Amino acid sequence: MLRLESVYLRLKNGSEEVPILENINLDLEDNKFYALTGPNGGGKTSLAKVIMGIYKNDEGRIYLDGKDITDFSITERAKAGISYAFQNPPRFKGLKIKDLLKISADENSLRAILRSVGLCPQDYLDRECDSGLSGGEMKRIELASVLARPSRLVIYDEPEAGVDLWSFENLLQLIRNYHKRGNVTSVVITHHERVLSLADEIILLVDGKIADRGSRDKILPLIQEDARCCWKANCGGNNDEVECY
Ligand SMILES: Nc1ncnc2c1ncn2[C@@H]1O[C@H](COP(=O)(O)OP(=O)(O)OP(=O)(O)O)[C@@H](O)[C@H]1O
Repeated sequence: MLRLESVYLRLKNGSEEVPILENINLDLEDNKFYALTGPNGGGKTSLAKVIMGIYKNDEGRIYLDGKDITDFSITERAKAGISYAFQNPPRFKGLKIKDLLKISADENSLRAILRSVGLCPQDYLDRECDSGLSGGEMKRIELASVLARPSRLVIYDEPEAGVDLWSFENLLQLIRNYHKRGNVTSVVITHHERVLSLADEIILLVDGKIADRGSRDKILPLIQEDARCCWKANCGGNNDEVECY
């Protein structure tokens, strides 16, 4: 359903352009549940932003259901059925939660949507989406707005970030239920073993490149090995410190 062909992304770091994604070739199938994982700074969020159109890839093409969407804007991609739940959802001072939700949901369903993410409607509908909300509350509200609309492809960027374990299990169930409704491909960017264990397939992104993909049994040992290697590099190759970790 989604195909990336030879995608490259470079971003400015000061006056210098640095490679962030290199030669990404990726096929995602209909109705599959993917986990996208890898070390910090590996490029997962950047890849999600390229797919959503927030970052424009420098080279390569992107296809959705066979249609070339490389030059589509964010809005056009959203209309085509791509949704992205941010790692750190943006805040909108002056925008009430009910007005944010109305962008994707019917007015009559707002209360049920908020309840589904564990928030009491009367406490939240009239609050603003500003810094007064905790990180976990904002993640839930964003998830609510994503799950309220039909999508062909949803990318959830670290849904576990800032959410307590009890709530995370419930949010994960919501993500699974939305997936099970069918006709949607789900990609969860995660470092969480619980999500990795639920995925049909794990994609491993390291240093801006797809290092591997496959089943949990194939990929988990690679992640553990990779974590050791990264730590070794950061410690200047001191094996004693690797053991401490
Ligand atoms: N706007 C930007 N300008 C310059 N560099 C950026 C920008 N956004 C991301 N980067 C760099 O791109 C690299 C990949 O970042 P990205 O956030 O995609 O990684 P990630 O795999 O999602 O990391 P994490 O697991 O920590 O969330 C990092 O080195 C980061 O510093």
